[in-house]
Amino acid sequence: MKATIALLPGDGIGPEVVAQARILLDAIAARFGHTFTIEEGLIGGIAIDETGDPLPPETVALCERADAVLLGAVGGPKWSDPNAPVRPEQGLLKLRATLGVYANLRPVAPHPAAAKFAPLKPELLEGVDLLFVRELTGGAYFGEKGREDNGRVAFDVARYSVEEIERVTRRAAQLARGRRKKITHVDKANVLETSRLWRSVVTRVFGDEFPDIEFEHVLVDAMTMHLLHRPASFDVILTENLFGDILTDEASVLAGSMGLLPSASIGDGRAGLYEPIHGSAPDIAGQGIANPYATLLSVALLLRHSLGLDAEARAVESAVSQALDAGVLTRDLTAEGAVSTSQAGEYVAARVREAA
Ligand SMILES: NC(=O)C1=CN([C@@H]2O[C@H](COP(=O)(O)OP(=O)(O)OC[C@H]3O[C@@H](n4cnc5c(N)ncnc54)[C@H](O)[C@@H]3O)[C@@H](O)[C@H]2O)C=CC1
Ligand SMILES: CC(C)CC(=O)C(=O)O
Ligand SMILES: [Mg+2]
Repeated sequence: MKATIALLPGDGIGPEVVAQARILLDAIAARFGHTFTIEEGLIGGIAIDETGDPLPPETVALCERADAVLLGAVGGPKWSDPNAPVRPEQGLLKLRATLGVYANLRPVAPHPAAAKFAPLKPELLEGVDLLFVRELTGGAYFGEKGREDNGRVAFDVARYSVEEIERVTRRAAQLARGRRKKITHVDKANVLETSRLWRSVVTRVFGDEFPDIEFEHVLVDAMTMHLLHRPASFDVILTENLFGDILTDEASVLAGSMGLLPSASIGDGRAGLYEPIHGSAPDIAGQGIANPYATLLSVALLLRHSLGLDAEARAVESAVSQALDAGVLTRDLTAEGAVSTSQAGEYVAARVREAA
């Protein structure tokens, strides 16, 4: 097939891990006979430095004409002054809204070797296979923000409409039908009005449209504990933007590293935005030691969800799995014998080139 893929490396370790994704896409194209036109765009801090805008119009145009977008990460200390007029993260939020990708899928299925890297008891990881469905274009990240009283008071408004909750709930329910038909909806309905709206809409949508799906509501503070005590008891976890952001970083502990969790952000069209769940990791940027597997697994999600290339997606997932089995591990996963970002990426690309 022919497809145009936009690559947005961004900041910090973003360019390091996206470079490995590019090598992997070339390997997929060669092995499976596809033509991928790959075009790079600016986003985040580097875009502010070069254009003054964290999401330049050229990048929007590139993403809108592409079949899929792969992003590294944005942000870093250089652009993090609390009084800065513009921030890298605004570019990413605007891109998500512009592309209408309201459902952020974050699978967490620890590899069998994860017991070696994860700090939890191995028996807690048995059978863990989670899919977070995080609402991505609403809530406090997108509501009105500002300062009052000469800057001494700040506010971020969390807003959700019935329609925003319905569409992501339906998406989660459809995904649950292909899995264990169980959804845990996470909110803070004992305190927040938005959560009470979520609870009533989620209950109605499941009752009216998805009676075959078992669902429960769990308060977010308790959920942070349940996730570490009994992660195997959950399947699909549906939640709003802010809670989903926080819970999925926590869930990366089950897999062993932030550097292992991919994500797919999708809307009603086929084009999607794919990115590792981690950020720009300024503490390790520029050293060639970042784990590229979350980004390579995001390529697998891109191939599956936006290009409909399931065999190719499975080839990538199998190649990463082989790398973990073979102990091809970056420094976040092992204290001894760690490989570099490019050695890990090259190992995976080589397995794809020889895939049956
Ligand atoms: N999607 C995005 O572009 C995101 C951007 N950010 C931005 O990234 C910057 C740094 O944020 P942090 O809170 O430090 O979160 P972070 O996710 O960048 O890093 C947290 C910790 O995980 C480690 N880590 C992350 N990814 C890794 C990888 N692939 N391999 C090995 N270790 C990895 C880092 O070294 C660090 O110790 C901030 O400016 C933040 O706004 C944060 C999250 C998401
Ligand atoms: C805008 C991003 C920095 C939010 C985030 O941390 C994420 O989406 O994981
Ligand atoms: Mg995050």
